Amino acid sequence: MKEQVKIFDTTLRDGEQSPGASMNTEEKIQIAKQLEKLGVDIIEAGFAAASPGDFEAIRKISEVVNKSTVCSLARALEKDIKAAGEAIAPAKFKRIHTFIATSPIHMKYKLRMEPEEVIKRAIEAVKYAKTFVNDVEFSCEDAGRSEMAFLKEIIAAVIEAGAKTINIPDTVGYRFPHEMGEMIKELKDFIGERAIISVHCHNDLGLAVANSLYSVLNGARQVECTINGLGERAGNAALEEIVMAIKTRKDIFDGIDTNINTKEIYPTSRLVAAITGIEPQPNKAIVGKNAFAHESGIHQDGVLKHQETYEIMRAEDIGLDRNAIVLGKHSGRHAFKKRIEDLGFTLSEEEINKAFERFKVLADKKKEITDDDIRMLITNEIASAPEVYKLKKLQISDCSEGVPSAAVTIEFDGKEITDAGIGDGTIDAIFKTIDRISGYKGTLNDYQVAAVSKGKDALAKVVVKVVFDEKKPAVIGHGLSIDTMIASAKAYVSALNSYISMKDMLKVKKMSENDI
Ligand SMILES: CC(=O)SCCNC(=O)CCNC(=O)[C@H](O)C(C)(C)COP(=O)(O)OP(=O)(O)OC[C@H]1O[C@@H](n2cnc3c(N)ncnc32)[C@H](O)[C@@H]1OP(=O)(O)O
Ligand SMILES: CC(C)C(=O)C(=O)O
Ligand SMILES: [Mg+2]
Repeated sequence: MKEQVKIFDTTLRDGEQSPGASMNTEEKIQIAKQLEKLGVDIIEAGFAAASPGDFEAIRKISEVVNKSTVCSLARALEKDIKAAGEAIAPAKFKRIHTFIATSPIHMKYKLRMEPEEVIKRAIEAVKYAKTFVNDVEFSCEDAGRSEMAFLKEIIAAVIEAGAKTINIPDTVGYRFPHEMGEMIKELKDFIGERAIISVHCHNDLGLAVANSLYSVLNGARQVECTINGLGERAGNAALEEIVMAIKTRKDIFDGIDTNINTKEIYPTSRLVAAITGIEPQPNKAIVGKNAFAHESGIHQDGVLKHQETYEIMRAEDIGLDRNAIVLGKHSGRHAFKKRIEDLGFTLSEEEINKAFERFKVLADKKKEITDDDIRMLITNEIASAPEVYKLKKLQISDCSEGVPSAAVTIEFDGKEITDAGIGDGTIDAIFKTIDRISGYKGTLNDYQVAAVSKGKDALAKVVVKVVFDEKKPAVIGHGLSIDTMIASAKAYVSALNSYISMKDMLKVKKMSENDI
């Protein structure tokens, strides 16, 4: 009989806590659908009480995901649990994940609570969560630095209150694998079959995956992890590494398996990279661009003679198709649609038609369209807020001598407005001119440009982070074009549109609070 380890994916919650990884609702829905296709058992879709945007994303994910369980995180506070319960209400399978810190350092300095108070709050939280759902998970935050006697006391109390899963997070990535294993073994002996033991390991010392695997070997039957190892600080344990380690070393994980369809690993990794703009390092295990590349002669010779001389896994097993059909200007709608689905997107016919039009425009300029180009074409569109302002034309002066200047035409409310301005550099001139036209004044916090594919006709992807109002959070804008200046202008206009849509959303939220 095979024993299952549940895979609990927290890319949309802990993963989003990676600096710069904020995602909008539509992007989160795309990732959630792909996670379901990948076969994850539980999707932690966000932290409902964190913001109206988080709440909305969890709610929408709950409406569209029906095979995986949808979960929201909540502090051990009534208002957080209520928000979580309401956000996941439409889901077919739902879970509330509530937590409170149990380590002496967190209780004393952060929570400023006595241990007895922490236990009381934990029991109340689990009992209240049970009024919304049957499936309640409780986490002992910073369990990695908590005292065993206290852990046992609080765990017994929350199981009695109804928690079905007990999560043991190594919140600050402090433990070594053998220590993690010993802790899980002792807790497994204590808990027995009363609840499932879960682990949630962070990567501060590069040990998150090793710690998760040792936990499985010692009785954990749920692992919390993220795609590409995204997550707070140095990240969380990487889903792809845990799953492939269990699959590859069947001799060690005797009879233990996951529900993951490993062929969906690579498409999921690329989707998350395209949406977050955070590329896995090239030498990252499993999904890095060099993970299956052989550079040196002796290795190449060995692999050509017999693949297993230098490969312990097959690229095909993670869905890395080395012989994919090449898409170009002569490709038709069928091949394009199939590729979009293979890449992990779930789009309506109308969205596919729109994407196909953009693909054809690009194919006229670029000989070969790569999978990453297509991902960018689509994610760039879904990342965008409604287009209140639209870039129509851009002209820039030669900036090798003289003052850099830009002439910009923007469409607003059905009319085209043109203006010109100067700046400290060409990009500055473009952004200042857009400010003049729109009447908003942005401060650029971050500007990143990356080539999406190789060659001189590569697409440039620009991501900007702009503050339009000191009292409101910075907004992100994305721009995509073969020309970096056009991509920059598009990114700035997209940030402006996001700001306007955020202002509208906050207004709606305020009105509904007043209604109550
Ligand atoms: C280990 C982890 O990953 S934990 C999850 C981290 N994720 C997030 O923080 C999500 C994003 N966070 C947010 O948007 C905000 O922090 C919010 C909305 C959750 C809370 O915002 P604020 O109410 O302004 O509180 P702030 O974040 O400044 O401080 C946290 C408060 O929660 C308390 N708290 C922290 N954890 C818990 C808990 N598990 N249960 C109850 N209270 C808690 C802290 O003690 C502090 O309380 P205090 O204000 O009485 O000192
Ligand atoms: C909220 C918990 C599970 C967490 O993310 C952590 O402790 O790292
Ligand atoms: Mg965490």
